[in-house]
Amino acid sequence: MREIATAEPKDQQLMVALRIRPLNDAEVEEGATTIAHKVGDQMVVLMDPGEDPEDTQRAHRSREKTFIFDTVLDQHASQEDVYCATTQRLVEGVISGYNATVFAYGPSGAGKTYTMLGMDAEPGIYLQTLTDLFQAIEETRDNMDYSVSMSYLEIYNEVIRDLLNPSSGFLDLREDSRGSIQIPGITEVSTSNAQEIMQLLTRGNRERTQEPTATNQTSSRSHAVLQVTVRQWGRGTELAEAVRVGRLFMVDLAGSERASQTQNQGKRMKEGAHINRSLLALGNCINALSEKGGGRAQYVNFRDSKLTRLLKDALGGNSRTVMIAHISPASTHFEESRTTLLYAYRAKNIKTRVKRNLLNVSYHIAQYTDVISDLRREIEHLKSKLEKQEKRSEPDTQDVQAVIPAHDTEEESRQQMNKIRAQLIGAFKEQLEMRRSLVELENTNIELHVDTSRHLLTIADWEREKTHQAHGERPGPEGGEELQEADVEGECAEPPEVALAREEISTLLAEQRKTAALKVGRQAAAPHNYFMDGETEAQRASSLSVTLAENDRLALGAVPAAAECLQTHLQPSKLQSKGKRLAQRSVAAGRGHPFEGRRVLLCGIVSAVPAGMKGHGAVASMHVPVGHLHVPVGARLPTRLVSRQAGLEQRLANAKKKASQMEKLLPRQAISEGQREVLQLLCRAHELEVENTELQARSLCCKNLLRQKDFVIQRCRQHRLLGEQLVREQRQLIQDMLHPPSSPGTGTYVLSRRLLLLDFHGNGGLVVPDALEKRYRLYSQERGEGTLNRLLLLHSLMAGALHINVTPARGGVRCQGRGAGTYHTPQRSRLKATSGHWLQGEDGSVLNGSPPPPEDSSRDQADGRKDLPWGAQFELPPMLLETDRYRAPLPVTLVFPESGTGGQQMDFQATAPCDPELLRVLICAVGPGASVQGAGAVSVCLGLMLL
Ligand SMILES: Nc1ncnc2c1ncn2[C@@H]1O[C@H](COP(=O)(O)OP(=O)(O)OP(=O)(O)O)[C@@H](O)[C@H]1O
Repeated sequence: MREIATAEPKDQQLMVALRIRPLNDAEVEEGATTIAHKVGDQMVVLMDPGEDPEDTQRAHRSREKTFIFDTVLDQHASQEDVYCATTQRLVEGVISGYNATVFAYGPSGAGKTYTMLGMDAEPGIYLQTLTDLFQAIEETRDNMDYSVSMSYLEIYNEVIRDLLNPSSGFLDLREDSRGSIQIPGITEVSTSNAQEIMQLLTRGNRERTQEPTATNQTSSRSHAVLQVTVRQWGRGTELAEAVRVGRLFMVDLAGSERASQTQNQGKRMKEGAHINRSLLALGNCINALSEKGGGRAQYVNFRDSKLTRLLKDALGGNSRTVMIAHISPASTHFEESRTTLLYAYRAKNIKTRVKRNLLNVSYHIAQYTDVISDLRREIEHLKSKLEKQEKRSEPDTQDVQAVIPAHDTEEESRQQMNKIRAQLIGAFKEQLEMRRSLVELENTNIELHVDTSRHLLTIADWEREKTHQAHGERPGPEGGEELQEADVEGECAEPPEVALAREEISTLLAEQRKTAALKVGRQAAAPHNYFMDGETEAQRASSLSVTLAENDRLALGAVPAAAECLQTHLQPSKLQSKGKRLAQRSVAAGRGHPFEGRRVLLCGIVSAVPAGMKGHGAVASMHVPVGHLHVPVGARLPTRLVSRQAGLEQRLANAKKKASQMEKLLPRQAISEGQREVLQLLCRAHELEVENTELQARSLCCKNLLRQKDFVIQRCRQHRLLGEQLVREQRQLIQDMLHPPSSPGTGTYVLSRRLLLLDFHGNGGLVVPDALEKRYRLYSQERGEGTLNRLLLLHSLMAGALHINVTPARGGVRCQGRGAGTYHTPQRSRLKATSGHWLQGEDGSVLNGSPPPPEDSSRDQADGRKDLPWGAQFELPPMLLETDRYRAPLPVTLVFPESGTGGQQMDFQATAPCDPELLRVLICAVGPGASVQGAGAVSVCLGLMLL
């Protein structure tokens, strides 16, 4: 339908209300005090429970905060008060053809569902709004006609479900040509009064995913969205008149939560991760939109989650929007309340642009006329068909004898048909269920990869922002994504999204730790790992001590579990008590070390006394690798899920086999040709449905891949910006150093690969500004930790899942198919991929992980250089000509101090700019200890910096 607008769009400020619920019994029991106080109609003061009022010295560090909102409602506010202060004003607009949204936000158990749905005796916003809406409709019924329809959905684990028809499976979100979001296939029910809608809502709510958690016995684990559409047109109108379409969204969000606080595990934890992710995306959109409102251009990424895509209009488009933030007043919930208030406070800056939705009624009526004539034709056709069938089935009284046996056969055949049909449908259903579970599992895995990328990005962003803040600098225009918490807080506190990202990463690592322990356990169960070849049973039993060794960067978090496995395994081999103690001691030593996410080699030192030498003190001992442990960042599919996946795949294959056998047997069944055809069509329909699921899965994968790509690009951009800034500042430093130009070449510059180092003697030394030093450290740290490489690898791994067939290769990667080969990062370190789950950098760090595949000596190191899969080129950039000042050749001496290069000297002439090829050679050849000396040294360093 064509939309026409009669009025100019108007800017509207998003209204933010705060509701503080009463303290509940559990909070009173645990001795919580009230720390959130309403002051006047618009202000709330949140006291810091950890603060000591006597401690005057720390008064300036108080975290007590005051916030102002459009309205603040405390425990004394009734449901009606809340409705009148927030949503009532939206009703009139909806009837006049404007969109409106009201959404409840806040931590788990803070009272969102209570506000939106309420109780029978104290109905919430849903019922009060609908009652008012229908009343307003009634009041204008004399002149106007209305139609009201509703839909009700939930977003659970990033999947949309129709709460009015839950069996319809997962629904998709689509954007139409006008950019508005549609959900094809969702049930839209026409209603005529509020009570009817409430009945439907109650029915829908029973389908909503609700589970008890540590913080709320009836916690809603999904975001619920009720959409009411009101169409209104004048009675007996001229054809040219317009229809007004107002849409009202009422959203009850799932509660934001901290994994550590809720003590959720397994399914709850996964739900929590999804909930947090979509709320984080919402928070990011709120941040970006509030910046926009404040005049700074910001990109708003609505595509990050289904929730933000659905709320796109409500937040940044055509909608009058009310956000009701919820908090508990309890001192025990200080952190969540603080975070919620900060978000809500930011949301106040958001502006939307509302315009009335009008449909051209002539088109509207023409369309319905078409539909009506189509329906009429269909009815005629069905009627004639029915008549024909009735004629055929009239009993022929003269031929009763013949009809009865025929009837019997028909009945039997019908029963037979029903039986086969039921069997087939059962088999198909089973297949589909398994396929869906598999898709969900794969999706979970990919989403976890995406999560990791995003968290790394958020943390890196913050680290960079911190260096700016620490030096009182404002980020440049290129660093526009900086967070503004300091504006609100007046301090350089870590913003909630960073804390959340850290928490998620640590949850992720905790899960990996468990997975890793399991893997070690499995490997340790192979007894031959522990003994020397050729040992006899007697030798094994005679003397055996085991200790655990680990390399420097060991993921020590996993050692205790590994040692336990070792001990358990060695028990039957009469492990000496001394050995046990040793193992226990090394386990204890391992505790508390940081979990690094590296490849770990666990060794057992096996000492055995050969039988013949017993008593002569000769002891043979050797290091035996006990197991490899890979604890990667980014691969989080726990072992149990991997085995579940394998199980599901096996069951799916069996179910497919069963269904195809049934299909083959069809021609032999005692059923009619027509029935056979129907069954074959049923099989075909099923095949198509499975194909459809596969396609959906693939499209989901592609979407996730795109999201991942966005993160990778952002991260690379971020890293590049930091590098550029460093180069700028270093160049400035050198230029300052070169003026006056009376002292060129008097110093020695130690080269550390591509960046300039700081050892400059003569002329009183070079003072490197603190900020530059810190930024350089951050830059090197990012390179050293390989976070960027990890992101690139995660992405290539995901791309690999779609396009590349990756096979194991000796000592590194060998990829086949599209994008195969050895990848090169900007730092020119080669990245290698082995099996589908294991990638290793040249430094030996494992970036992703299952255990390494067995080494295959028939394959050599991968060679052919390829670009990264998405086509990014990481060639060194061309040399930039900065200055012509040193056009005259200047002598340069390159000194290699390492013994490997014989302490050699290499003399050459440097011109400005230096020969790029020469510099490339330098970069590759010069180790950290090498130095460049002579009058041309500055020019060389400058050239290196410019690279
Ligand atoms: N203003 C209020 N007055 C009285 N009781 C309230 C109020 N707000 C919430 N409650 C009670 O607190 C409990 C938790 O509320 P509710 O389920 O609405 O929280 P929620 O924010 O929706 O939580 P979740 O996000 O976990 O679903 C419920 O038992 C509810 O009845």
